[in-house]
Amino acid sequence: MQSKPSLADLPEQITITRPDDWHVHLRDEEVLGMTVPATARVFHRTVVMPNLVPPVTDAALAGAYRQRIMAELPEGMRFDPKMALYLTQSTTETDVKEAAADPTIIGYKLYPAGATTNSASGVTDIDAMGPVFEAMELNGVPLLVHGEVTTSDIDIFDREKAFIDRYLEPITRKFPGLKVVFEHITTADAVDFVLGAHANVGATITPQHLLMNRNDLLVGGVHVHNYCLPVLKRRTHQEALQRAAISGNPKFFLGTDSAPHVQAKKETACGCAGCFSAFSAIELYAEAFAHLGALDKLEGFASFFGADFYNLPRNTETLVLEKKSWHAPERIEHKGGVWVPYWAGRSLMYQVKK
Ligand SMILES: NC(=O)N[C@@H](CC(=O)O)C(=O)O
Ligand SMILES: [Zn+2]
Ligand SMILES: [Zn+2]
Repeated sequence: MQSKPSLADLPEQITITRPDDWHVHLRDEEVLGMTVPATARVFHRTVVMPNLVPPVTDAALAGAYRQRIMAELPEGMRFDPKMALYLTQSTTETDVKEAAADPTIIGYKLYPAGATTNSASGVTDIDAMGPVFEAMELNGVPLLVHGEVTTSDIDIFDREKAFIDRYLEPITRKFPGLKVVFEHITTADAVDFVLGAHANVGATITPQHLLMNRNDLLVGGVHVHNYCLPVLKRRTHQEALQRAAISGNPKFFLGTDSAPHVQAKKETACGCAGCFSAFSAIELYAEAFAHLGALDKLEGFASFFGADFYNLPRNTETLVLEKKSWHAPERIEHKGGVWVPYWAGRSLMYQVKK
């Protein structure tokens, strides 16, 4: 990031409309007792990702999962998880209609098979999904996309760009009425694509892709807790994402992609992809926006543009961030499990006022 702005020049506190997180992994079972309070402490609505094992493929599974989530909500918190369904090669037009009729379901998530964590049941032949995309377009069901190709001939740093050219551009052109969220974008190519696409195309941006580039992953050793997919890219891409996030363009909005993996699955020979940011998520965005001198742009990005994109009402509660330096947690323990969060132990300038 740029050199630190002088702390004295930053506002003592900022008040924003309560934000929403349009991309989060809450996982399942006992872990929900940790992830649900962590996310609900700040965010009102969330898009809950469906990459469980087995995946959340239909409305009935999503309804049961949502109940397990709500059972872990602490007293007095208002939280409204919106469920994403896992698109598979065998998703049908009937499934789409059923999803459209359920107000707790926000859309279908497309994982190219093999692209990321728990994507083995994902789509193997995207070109054959035309009738399903058409049904989604007709029924007003958004398509959320992990946009990376998976073939071994494409370098991992080029996989997002290749996905745009091979799949995303044709899909958005063939189905102009289909709302498409290009999730966790990581490249200038993705920013340019979203800017050039029609108004039904939006994108989420994570805190790690705003705060870091691939040097933070690889210089001086492999920094496993900064490893996520799509992988961090070079600095010029990070800067393009920063410009998009602070531009005030409503196509770009907040999606943390908070994705916990226990410490033993990160700190190992083949560590899992995912940055667990829920315990400091809005504070990490505030850090990024503050460094860019754009705290006044945080509210639109965090609290308005996602709701507008999904045609949901804007929140009415507020959240206050105080300039009060603190350190993100070093580790989280819950029911015998240990997690090392993203940004662990590092300082942050803003804190949510209790
Ligand atoms: N982003 C990640 O690196 N990991 C996510 C999956 C995903 O969002 O691709 C996870 O579920 O762990
Ligand atoms: Zn993903
Ligand atoms: Zn994700």
